[in-house]
Amino acid sequence: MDDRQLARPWSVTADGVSKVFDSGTVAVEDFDLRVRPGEFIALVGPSGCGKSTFLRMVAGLLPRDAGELRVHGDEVTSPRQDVGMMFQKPALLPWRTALENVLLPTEVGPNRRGTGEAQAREWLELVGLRGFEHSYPRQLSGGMQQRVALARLLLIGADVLLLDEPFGAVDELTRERLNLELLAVHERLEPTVLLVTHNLAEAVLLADRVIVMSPRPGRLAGVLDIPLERPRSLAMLGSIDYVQLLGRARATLDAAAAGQEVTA
Ligand SMILES: Nc1ncnc2c1ncn2[C@@H]1O[C@H](COP(=O)(O)OP(=O)(O)OP(=O)(O)O)[C@@H](O)[C@H]1O
Repeated sequence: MDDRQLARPWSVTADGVSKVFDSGTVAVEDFDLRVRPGEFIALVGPSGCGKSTFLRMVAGLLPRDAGELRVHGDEVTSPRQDVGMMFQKPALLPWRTALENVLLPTEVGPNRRGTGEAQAREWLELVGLRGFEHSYPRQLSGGMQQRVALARLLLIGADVLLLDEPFGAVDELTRERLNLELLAVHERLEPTVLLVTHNLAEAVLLADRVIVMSPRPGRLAGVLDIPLERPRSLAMLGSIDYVQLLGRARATLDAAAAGQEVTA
């Protein structure tokens, strides 16, 4: 984290955020988080602990029941253009090519501008899809479709990316490559990233901080700083620092899952 980032206001802040569904399920309880602009956060925790619910509240897709939630200092009340969310399934229109899918937000909806083809091509290249601009989703693998979805978020101009297990449905090798694309995007554009993942190895490789949530109702159970230098690469997976951090992340997650107080 450099001085420039430290001087800027928080990108996302959550203070005492809670969500209780109509069913009575308390999904998130009294959750606090502060995220700096350009920071890469990995959110991990046991299944059902409220990670997706928290992300949907940050996206403005789900109202909270208590607490304060802000993006770039503004209270979150509805979805906004500079916050983009990506899910496990890419939601592409099958009758549009990759390029046309990326361009969609410029043609319809609140982000409509009707331009941006050169930019769309650039983002497709950044996510490793040069040469596939005119392919249809059915001609692309699951991982490639997710890249199209990522390029589309970039075209909208989102500088806060909420990624909910975006690569959960692809095989391990593809996932590694997608993580590299994500690192390239982060390096180039420095978006703030909140990534929900079940994969601790991925969390430690990508993130500046790993945030561990407790079993439901999700609370902040532990925070682990990842001081590995950037740019990150797959070569780091073999480094002693990485392996030690992964061990600490595992211990933090295990302790949180067992309901113990954790200070990482
Ligand atoms: N719309 C809803 N109505 C009622 N309960 C819900 C709703 N959405 C989620 N829940 C419940 O809230 C809790 C938290 O769900 P959430 O999907 O946020 O967890 P998660 O940590 O993302 O889980 P996973 O890691 O398995 O994806 C779960 O018990 C889930 O069943």
